[in-house]
Amino acid sequence: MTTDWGEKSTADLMNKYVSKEMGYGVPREGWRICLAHEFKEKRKPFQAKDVSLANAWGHIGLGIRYLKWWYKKTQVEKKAPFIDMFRAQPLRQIYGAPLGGIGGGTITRGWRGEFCRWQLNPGMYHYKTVIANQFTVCLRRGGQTVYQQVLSVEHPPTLQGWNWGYCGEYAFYHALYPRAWTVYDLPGQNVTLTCRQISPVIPHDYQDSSLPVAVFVWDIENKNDYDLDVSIMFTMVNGSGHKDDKSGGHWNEPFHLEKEGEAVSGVLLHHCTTVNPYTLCIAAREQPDREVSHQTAFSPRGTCSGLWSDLLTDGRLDSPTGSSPPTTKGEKVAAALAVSCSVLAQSCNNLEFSLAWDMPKITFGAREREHIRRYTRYFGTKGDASPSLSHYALKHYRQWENSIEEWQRPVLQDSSLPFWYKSALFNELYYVVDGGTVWTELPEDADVSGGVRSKDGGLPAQPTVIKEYGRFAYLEGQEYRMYNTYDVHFYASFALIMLWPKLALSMQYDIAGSVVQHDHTERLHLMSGQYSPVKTKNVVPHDIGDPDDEPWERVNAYLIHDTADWKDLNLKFVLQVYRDFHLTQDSQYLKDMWPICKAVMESEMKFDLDEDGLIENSGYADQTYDGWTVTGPSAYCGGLWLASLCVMCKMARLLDQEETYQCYRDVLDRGSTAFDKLLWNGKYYNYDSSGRHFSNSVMSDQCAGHWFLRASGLGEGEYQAFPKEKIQSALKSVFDLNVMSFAEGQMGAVNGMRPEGVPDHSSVQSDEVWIGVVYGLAATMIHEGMREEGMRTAEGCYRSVWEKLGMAFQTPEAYCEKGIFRSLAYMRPLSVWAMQLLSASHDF
Ligand SMILES: CC(C)CCC[C@@H](C)[C@H]1CC[C@H]2[C@@H]3CC=C4C[C@@H](O[C@@H]5O[C@H](CO)[C@@H](O)[C@H](O)[C@H]5O)CC[C@]4(C)[C@H]3CC[C@]12C
Repeated sequence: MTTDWGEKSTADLMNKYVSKEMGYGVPREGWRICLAHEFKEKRKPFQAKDVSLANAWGHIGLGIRYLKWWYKKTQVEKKAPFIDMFRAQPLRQIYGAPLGGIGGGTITRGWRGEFCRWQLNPGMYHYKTVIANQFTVCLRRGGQTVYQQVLSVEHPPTLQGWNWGYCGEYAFYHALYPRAWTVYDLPGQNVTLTCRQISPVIPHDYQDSSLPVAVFVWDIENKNDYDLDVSIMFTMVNGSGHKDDKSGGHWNEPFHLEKEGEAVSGVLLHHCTTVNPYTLCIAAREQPDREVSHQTAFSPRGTCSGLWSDLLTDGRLDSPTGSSPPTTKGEKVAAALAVSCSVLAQSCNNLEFSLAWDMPKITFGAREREHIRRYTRYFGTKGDASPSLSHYALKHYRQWENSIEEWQRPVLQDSSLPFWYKSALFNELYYVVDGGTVWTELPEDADVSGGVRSKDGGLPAQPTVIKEYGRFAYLEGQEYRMYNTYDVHFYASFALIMLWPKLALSMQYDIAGSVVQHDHTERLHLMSGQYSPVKTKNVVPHDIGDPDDEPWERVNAYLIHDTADWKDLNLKFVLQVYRDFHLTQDSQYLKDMWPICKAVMESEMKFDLDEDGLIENSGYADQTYDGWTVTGPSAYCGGLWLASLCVMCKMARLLDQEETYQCYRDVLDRGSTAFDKLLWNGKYYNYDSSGRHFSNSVMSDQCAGHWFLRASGLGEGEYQAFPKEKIQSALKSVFDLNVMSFAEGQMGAVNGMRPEGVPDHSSVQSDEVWIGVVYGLAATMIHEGMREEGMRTAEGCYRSVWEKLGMAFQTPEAYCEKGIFRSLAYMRPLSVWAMQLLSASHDF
């Protein structure tokens, strides 16, 4: 089916839309869905029962150890496990673009307008639709209210004094992150409302992008032959739907702030919890021909008819002065703000609202340290910034939109790029903000290097980039609660290095600092059942900690495997260092990272037991595919190793270290020969060289090393690690088998495929599709001149996630061909930006 805006859609997200209205200023490109749409396919999260008998056998030990650990964590320590395998989030096919800038907390709205996913406590998600948080429209003609409607398709059991059940067939949602539009044709009214939601997420901007605010602009089109008075009312509960909302002591107060020729007024909702208190703020821009009115406090329980009739009577609210009393235990409080304007016959007008939340100081679960959020640099740490934040947002949002448009324009205007790709590229970016993201100031007394100097000196205690641009962390996944999981960030890092390079470098300094540190505390690793140290010196950590503990202080929240023995982490650090240098040309960064690169390469060298120049995997899942065993030299880790040697040669040359160059060159030459001999089978690189039945599986990610070389401007001449024709043949095999012979070529690339064209079911991860891996693979294909194949590969994932499975704004780590998915709202799919990096040098 071809839609009105020219896109070929496979899922007919708009086929229930009955109106002809296309809204005000809604772009053509993005993800569009009618509010009446229902996704047919309902998938379930991966659970232990989905493990085949053969795979269960190999995981019994892990299963028992995990169960014991889980019991202690949840029942004794009363904490949330970093991965809760017994309470995976069910699929709610409701999410839309989140509100807010980077690292100040997020409030996600659903595509039907609900306020439904909350991350105000750093890194901790709370999935709850707060039904009283709504926009309501009131139309008045000649002094009489003719129409008043909550702009929600819901029919909740509470608040029955409100007019619910707006007909979803007259509205659609359109997301082009960081903006989103909802177009409501008001049935029988000849009025169209377009709500534009804007968050300050602006590439290369390190100030406004940190602000915990969003703006809602309501464009009102009156197609009648008579004038109308239109009011929009914004209602908000003091809280997030959490049980804390009833803990007592919360209170609201109206405010008015006038400065620099601009005035805003609204209501502050002080949420006075002992841990991480905050203030929510609903506000509107004052203008001579707009009337702003409010209701400081109402109870969002019962029928709530009082508030409804208050607006119905005259299109405005009572506007009492003074604060509300603090709530008593068990009581909830909400506030309302209404803005009205006249809209002349056959003309348009607009109304502007903002939502801000101010939680300047945060503590993580362990509460050992207080952290200061980045935006406090501009708005202070006192917790009184909501009025100024709202004022700033309402004054600057047009500038934000200009910057966003300027940045998105070249992609949107490129007619050679398909629509789905434009949507994928911008909408997947939600995760930079909604990945439990925190962006904090580096404390004065912090020593990133842990007081440990590497052999060559090097790492500063307070690296300039962290001092100036702050500390950044995002979760591996909303459900996999570990910050900066490094083997996964390897894929996702393209978005950061291309759009906020200072944050990418800041994070690298943090990782470098933790490389040189150790934690000798012995702990049980659940897969092996062995005790070993939490952090070994001179290896890259798996992650920098759990937000329910004390991230940065205690790294490696992941305890499934001892990752000191993982083969990919160190290599991924080296590869990112050089890729980042190539893209930023920051030579101080290169100099600072060089000793760390050498240290981790030295650690890695120990994995070449037979000294043939090629590392070997250890016969367990010792890399990012942490449920897929690898034995001996392998395509994935061997390829990353050769690519790392290649960039070490390049960096040694740049830093005039000839002896070091020669040393890496020698290993690279020997390693390449071994790689070829042990893994090349004439068509592709075998999964591993164990010689077991599944060792000749076709791995979709077998060219990951080459991908990074290309992204770093290498991969040819002196800095070539893989023969071009072999890479091309391998990619062709992956396309033919993992993509086209899987799910009729419609779901991306399965991680592992047997040469005869059946998915490799030998492990719990080989028959999964990892969306982030697929986008990286597509980037590699495009760079190797296989544009059609690359686009087709990536399109399968985009359409599955966004159009078929109802997983918008929660792209998971993985799905299988049928029935299940794993780990919603995951970091890795940000790798879609790699397609954009490589396409820049291509006619694409
Ligand atoms: C005896 C029972 C019937 C069988 C029970 C089997 C289960 C205990 C295991 C079967 C599958 C396992 C899970 C597979 C994947 C996991 C992901 C992992 O974390 C992150 O995964 C990323 C890959 O997706 C990786 O790149 C990151 O570095 C990791 O941080 C955590 C473990 C697990 C959930 C794993 C746990 C045990 C099973 C459910």
